[in-house]
This record gives sequence, C-alpha cells and structure tokens, in this order.
Amino acid sequence: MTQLTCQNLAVGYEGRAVLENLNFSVCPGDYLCIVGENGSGKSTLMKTILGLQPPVRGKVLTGDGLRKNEIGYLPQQTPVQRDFPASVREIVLSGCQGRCGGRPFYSKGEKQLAQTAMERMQVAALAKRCYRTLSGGQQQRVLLARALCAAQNMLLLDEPVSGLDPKVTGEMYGLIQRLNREDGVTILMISHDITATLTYASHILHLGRRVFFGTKADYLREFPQAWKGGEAL
Ligand SMILES: Nc1ncnc2c1ncn2[C@@H]1O[C@H](COP(=O)(O)OP(=O)(O)OP(=O)(O)O)[C@@H](O)[C@H]1O
Repeated sequence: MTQLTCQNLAVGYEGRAVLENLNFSVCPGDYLCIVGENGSGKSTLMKTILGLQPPVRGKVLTGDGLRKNEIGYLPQQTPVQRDFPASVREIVLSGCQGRCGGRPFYSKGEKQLAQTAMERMQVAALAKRCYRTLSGGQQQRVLLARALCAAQNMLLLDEPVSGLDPKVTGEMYGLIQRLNREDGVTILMISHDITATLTYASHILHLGRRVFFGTKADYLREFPQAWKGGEAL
C-alpha cells in the first residue's frame, strides 16, 4: 500500500516545468532522501507534494488513509523565524491549528498531543522558555515537535540540520531515525548531506540532469562513487 504516489508529475511555475516525468511512490515507514544540486527543484517538488502549488502536469496521489493536509512539514528556517517571540509550548501547540477548525482555543486532547510531542523531542523541560532564546538544535527539535502535532504518519523535512554543529546534527538525525524506526513515521527529507543520506535513507530520489529513484542499494549499485562523496550523477 502506498502513502504517496507521484505520477508523470511535472512541477514548476506558471506552466513552465522545472522538473518533469517524476514517477515514484512512498510506502508507510519509508525514509526517502531527496538530493540534488542547488536549483534542481527540491523545494518546488516539496511545495507541490504539500499542495501549496499546483502541478504543471501529472498527479500527486495520497493513499493508505493519508490525506494531503496530514503531512507534517518542517520548513527551512529563516533568520526571522529564529527570532520568533513565543514560548516553546505555544509554538508546538500551533501545530494543532489545522485540527481546530476555526476554534480560537486548544482542546485538552490537543494540549496532551503537544505535551507528548515535546516529550518525544526532549524539549518538555523548555516548554515555558521563549523560542528565540534557544540554541539552533533546540529550535529544530521544537519545530519537529510542532510538525508531529500536525501529522503523525508522514513528515517532510527541508534540510533539518542546516546550520547545526556536528554533535547536534548527529542528535537530530538520531531523533528522526527513532521516529521512523520506533514510531513508524514515514520520512521525506531534503538533504545536501550525502553521508547521512547513505546512512539513514531507505530510498533516494536524486534530482538533476537525470532523475533517479530507487532503494539505497540500487543507488549504490548504479552510482558506486557516491560512497566516496563524489558527484553522483
Ligand atoms: N517562485 C518562483 N518562480 C519562478 N521560478 C522559481 C520560483 N522559485 C524557484 N524558482 C526556480 O525553480 C528552480 C528550482 O528551484 P528550487 O528552489 O525548487 O530548487 P532547490 O533544489 O530547492 O534549490 P536549493 O538546493 O538551492 O534550495 C530554480 O531554477 C529556481 O530559480
């Protein structure tokens, strides 16, 4: 059973394709890394998958009980977002907004969901702290907890470790791996980190002059030089 299928998909702007002929599926529990050089269309594909912009051609289909508004999203952080003047708890709770249906307060269940997400991401002790006083790694864990409030089945992460030091990067990857392995959360991750991709991914989508989609083993068979950190495609 597939959760997400891109069928003859072309993505781009104002009818002009940046990427075309994309055909791939994601199953529950997959860990898909989307790699490719700058400008290859990773963010455009992600926005199309999230339904934030229409496909130029083709379709994005969801299945296995997953609806398009049930994909949790961790955007790439901008400096303005890093300075956001709200408490950790408020930010995590705001992930529940899609569930509120216009209601101007959070229910007991939503507050519990936020508490559980903060515990899973090890930020419960920071609940009352102001977001902008946190370290980069703590901020990313808060945003992951927020994404978990929005969706439990699939997370889309746009370069979740950019700007983090190696130790914090390792911790972040560890938390994401636990969500995937222990909680069965499907992961779609845009990454520039080929070593991490080859360590954690079950599947790889490489965007570029040639598009590749397949398992990590297929990728390594086709592009053995990827291990050496060389240009893969
Ligand atoms: N709003 C827009 N309107 C028109 N073209 C755009 C728009 N946003 C991006 N593009 C173009 O689409 C192409 C793909 O951009 P995109 O941001 O998806 O690439 P990316 O792989 O995510 O790059 P990066 O790794 O630098 O984040 C680029 O040529 C870019 O200039």
